[in-house]
Amino acid sequence: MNKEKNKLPNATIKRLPLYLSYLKSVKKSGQKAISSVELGKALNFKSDLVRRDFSRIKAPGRKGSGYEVKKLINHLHHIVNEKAETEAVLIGAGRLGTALLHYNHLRKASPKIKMVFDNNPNVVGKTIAGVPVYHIDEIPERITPGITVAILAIPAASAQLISETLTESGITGIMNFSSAYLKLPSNIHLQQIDLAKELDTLAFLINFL
Ligand SMILES: NC(=O)c1ccc[n+]([C@@H]2O[C@H](COP(=O)([O-])OP(=O)(O)OC[C@H]3O[C@@H](n4cnc5c(N)ncnc54)[C@H](O)[C@@H]3O)[C@@H](O)[C@H]2O)c1
Repeated sequence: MNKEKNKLPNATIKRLPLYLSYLKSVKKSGQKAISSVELGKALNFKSDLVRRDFSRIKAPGRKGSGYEVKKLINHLHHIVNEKAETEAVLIGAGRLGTALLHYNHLRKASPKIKMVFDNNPNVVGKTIAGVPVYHIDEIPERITPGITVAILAIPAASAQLISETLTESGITGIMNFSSAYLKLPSNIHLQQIDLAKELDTLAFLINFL
């Protein structure tokens, strides 16, 4: 399965957790089977797209009779968890970092935030939402092989240097909330998150389409 998963398009990979999360709520409601049309409607995707994604991941189900919710959840769990079998660190325990730590999903789901790094003596040594905060200089000694993801919630000016320390310490995926344009080795996966740009896109869609 690993080889096949590596061939999945990024867009499909991004949709898998959405399917999984919605299917869990369907299961809770007691519904046993679901069609691609129903799933597509709930998540705002075309049913063709759902079918294509499910065929790519070889989801269990027969044409016409829909997908058995429980089996589909197990199948997705297997793929999503294998993809994300890792732990994360958070850099920056300021306003955004603290908000992320209080977001339950990031503390409990996989990859979950294992520790935080900051350079502010007022927060180093404390725990926030049960997660310990260490000094930024401790990155190389604290990052163990199971930790491969880092979330950057620090000012843009420090982001490049800290990213380099992170990648030298074994981090292979960075979610960057700062506005810095990071230059990283080509084997590092980078996700740039900008809520303001998302809002701009939404405003554009509302006004021009
Ligand atoms: N992309 C988005 O949608 C979005 C939304 C909010 C904030 N942000 C960005 O996230 C970052 C954090 O924002 P915030 O409001 O939490 O800021 P903040 O000032 O509240 O927190 C920043 C934290 O980083 C720590 N820090 C600063 N320099 C450091 C260094 N060299 N090493 C270690 N820790 C260091 C500070 O001590 C502080 O705890 C900023 O870059 C901001 O622009 C992005």
